[in-house]
Amino acid sequence: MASTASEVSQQVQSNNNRPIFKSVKALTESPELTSLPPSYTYTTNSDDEIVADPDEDDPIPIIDYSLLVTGTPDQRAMTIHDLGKACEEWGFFMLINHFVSKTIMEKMVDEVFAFFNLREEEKQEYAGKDVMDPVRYGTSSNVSMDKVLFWRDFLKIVVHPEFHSPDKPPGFRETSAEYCRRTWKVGKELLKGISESLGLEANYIEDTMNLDSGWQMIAANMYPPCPQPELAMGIPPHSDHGLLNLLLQNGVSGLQVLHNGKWINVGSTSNCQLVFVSDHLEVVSNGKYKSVLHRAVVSNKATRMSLAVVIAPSLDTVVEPAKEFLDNQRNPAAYVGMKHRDYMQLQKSNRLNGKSVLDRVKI
Ligand SMILES: O=C(O)CCC(=O)C(=O)O
Ligand SMILES: [Fe+2]
Repeated sequence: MASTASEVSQQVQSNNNRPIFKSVKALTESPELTSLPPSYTYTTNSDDEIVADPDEDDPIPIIDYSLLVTGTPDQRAMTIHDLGKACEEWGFFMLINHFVSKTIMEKMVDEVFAFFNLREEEKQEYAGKDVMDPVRYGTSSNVSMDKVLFWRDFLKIVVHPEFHSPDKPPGFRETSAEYCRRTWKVGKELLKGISESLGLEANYIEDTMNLDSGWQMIAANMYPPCPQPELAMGIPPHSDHGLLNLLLQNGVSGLQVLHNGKWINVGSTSNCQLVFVSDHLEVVSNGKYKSVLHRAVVSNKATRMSLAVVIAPSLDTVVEPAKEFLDNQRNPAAYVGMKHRDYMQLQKSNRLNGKSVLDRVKI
């Protein structure tokens, strides 16, 4: 007899102090699954929600990285101007000609799939409990806090200042080391351009955020096909912590960013990196650049994979608005300073819910 949806739904048990959970991937492989288990039913205010494709008159900004790093002084100045505009108006842009080769991006996607295709027991060795665990395999977002489960499995790995990797699959470590090195460089160059776009010295963010010992994390997200995608959510609306997030996806769409009150379908992209302004950049710029709300919806057709690279200050950096912008009367600080480490702890004690963590440091 087929089990009920709730029988095959999420379970969190304790085994040798390690949480053992049912991943979405394992759930989709069980023959009993014909409908969405109730614990995954997500309700949106779909009546007042607008979802749209990008508008020709207001397209998603595209930034040409090669012009930033190898362009003429005029091209670089123009790109910095465009970068500032993209950060201010969208908090999001597509990065082209970024010198992270197609080969390494494809290899990275393959290694991430190879990890998720390991046997469940092998993956569960990395089932972490704490946001500070350097290698953490999990499901949903924060299972102990989530009221509704999200249709997503994830693998999060801290890769800088100390590099970590799961031991399996065999090629993961090497490919990820290379991918992380290259994306870190891209992130740092973008932050130089962004500093300049704010009227600061090129090295301002790099120096004040102590990026030499900066914190880089990769988050691989896996969204298997969902029996009732309209009732589920892959990852709910949120902004990211850190300065920037560079995202790669496997050619399956699902990402939406909030722009002027509408959820814009980003669509499938190949060869480009999607760049998000994250919470700490909003703080440093004293709110001039806003971290972008985004979410991932799911489909019943294909497995979607995305890989986020978070570029963040060192854990001991107190992130606060750049003093250069502040003027007590006309432009007072809009955020209190907080150590990156404490910000992460705050995030851990919250559900993934819009910009609720950032709101805690807003004055
Ligand atoms: O899968 C996506 O497109 C979004 C992932 C994401 O927002 C994240 O990892 O923070
Ligand atoms: Fe995100």
